[in-house]
Amino acid sequence: MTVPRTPTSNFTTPPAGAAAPVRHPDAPTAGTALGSHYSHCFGCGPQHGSGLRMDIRAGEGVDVHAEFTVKDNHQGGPGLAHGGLLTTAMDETLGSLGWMLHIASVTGRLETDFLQPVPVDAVLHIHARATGVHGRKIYCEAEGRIGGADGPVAIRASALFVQVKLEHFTTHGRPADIKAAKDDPDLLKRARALEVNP
Ligand SMILES: CCCCCCCC/C=C\CCCCCCCC(=O)SCCNC(=O)CCNC(=O)[C@H](O)C(C)(C)COP(=O)(O)OP(=O)(O)OC[C@H]1O[C@@H](n2cnc3c(N)ncnc32)[C@H](O)[C@@H]1OP(=O)(O)O
Repeated sequence: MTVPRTPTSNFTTPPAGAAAPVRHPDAPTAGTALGSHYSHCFGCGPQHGSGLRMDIRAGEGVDVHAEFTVKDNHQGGPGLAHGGLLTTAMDETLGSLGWMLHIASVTGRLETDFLQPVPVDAVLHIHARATGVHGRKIYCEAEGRIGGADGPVAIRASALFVQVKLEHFTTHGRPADIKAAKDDPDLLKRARALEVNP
């Protein structure tokens, strides 16, 4: 059955007057691994014991590529990926577009279409791109393919990210974690690179 669907809602479609996203001059060259924005991040942190440890790489425009292998502990149904977990992988990939724009942002809205079941051991090939910028709002979309980078689309997402100041990350979280983050010079350096309008 073909399900009629609108790929994106009005909330995640750039409005009239939105600017085309511009790749920041200091954005990493295509193919470069973006690294983790926070070592304890569930999506990308190398120090997270059970996180996704996603490897996300710069594209040639305002876009990124990621590969995510579905593991045993990602199951929802027997031998099948949990949908919420796939959404997390999409969220993380979309969030990393901030490195291409040099903008710190957080997910405001994330819409997901699940088009095909994704089995355990499958590699999800994710391609995300920014589609428009309007004030602090960054519009973006992504698809995840299985069976190869040119395989069928198993999951599609569109999102609205909202630009935030770095204080967003130093005012709302658990105090002990904020303190540890502030004491990490590498993290501070990376975070400050995103502060385009300090
Ligand atoms: C020592 C420091 C070290 C720091 C190191 C960190 C470095 C970090 C670097 C990179 C981070 C990358 C992280 C990626 C991780 C993956 C992504 C995530 O999972 S993020 C977590 C989940 N998301 C949240 O927790 C957001 C919670 N929500 C909020 O905080 C606020 O609601 C926020 C910031 C989204 C907006 O709040 P407002 O008060 O700032 O702004 P308002 O005026 O409400 O919204 C601005 C515009 O956006 C629209 N908007 C906001 N939310 C919307 C929604 N849900 N749907 C539609 N429009 C929405 C509004 O209508 C408004 O539009 P109009 O400018 O008036 O046209």
